[in-house]
Amino acid sequence: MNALSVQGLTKHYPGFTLDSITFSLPRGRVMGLIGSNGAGKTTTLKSLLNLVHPDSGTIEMFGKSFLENEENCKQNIGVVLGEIDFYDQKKLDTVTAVTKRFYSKWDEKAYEKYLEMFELDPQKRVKDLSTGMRVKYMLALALSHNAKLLILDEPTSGLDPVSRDDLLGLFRKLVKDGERSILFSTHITSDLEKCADDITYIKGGKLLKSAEKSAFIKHFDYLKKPDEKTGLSLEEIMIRTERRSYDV
Ligand SMILES: Nc1ncnc2c1ncn2[C@@H]1O[C@H](COP(=O)(O)OP(=O)(O)OP(=O)(O)O)[C@@H](O)[C@H]1O
Repeated sequence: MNALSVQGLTKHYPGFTLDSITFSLPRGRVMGLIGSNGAGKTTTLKSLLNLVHPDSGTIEMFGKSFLENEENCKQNIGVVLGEIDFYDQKKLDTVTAVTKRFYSKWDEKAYEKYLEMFELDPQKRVKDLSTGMRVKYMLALALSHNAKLLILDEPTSGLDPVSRDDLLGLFRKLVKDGERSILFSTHITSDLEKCADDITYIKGGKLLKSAEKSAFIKHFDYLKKPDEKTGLSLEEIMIRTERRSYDV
């Protein structure tokens, strides 16, 4: 069964249209969402969570309509989108106490484990955390209510290489039992070489390709030069795809 199924997701902004995005994420897999700046990655993630209202499209989570089962679905997803500025002056302990009231399956032991793993001091205030520590804190919250689907907007972008590698390792561990799935957007294509099973590529609001990683790379073989024998890296695929449009 798919953890997530997105059909014809469309959102119009003045000067930008997210145009009928369709993809699905099977259980137990990590999907990377890629695209250049302004391609529509964040809009896709926010629209599928109904944080911005899509103009059309259907979203199913765990086989059920997200809109018709929003509260239930939300218990089963962990989301890291943008900042937590709202709570800037508060201590982590306080933010956690507010957050955990929303989740029936809150796991205090898991939360303590992630605080330790991410070396987070619960007495610190949100405003005193570095960018990377904020991401880690938001992830700790997302991971502590037994979420079956994690939706993460650029979770690795503020992290140092070691923390990034740790996090990617953690992603692989989280999906290993086949119960959890992860959808995350990133600009760091090497993260996806390491950790993604599937890749979804959006360009100018349109879906270019969504496929299992090796099939995805094969699909872009037409971008190879005659002397290139092996498949292109994800970075080369992006660079050549985005550059081609400047050339014409
Ligand atoms: N609330 C909004 N009102 C109007 N336009 C918006 C709004 N939010 C996003 N957009 C526009 O939608 C387009 C896609 O933005 P989005 O943030 O989804 O891109 P992205 O792929 O996440 O980019 P980045 O990699 O730079 O974060 C951009 O042109 C942006 O200006």
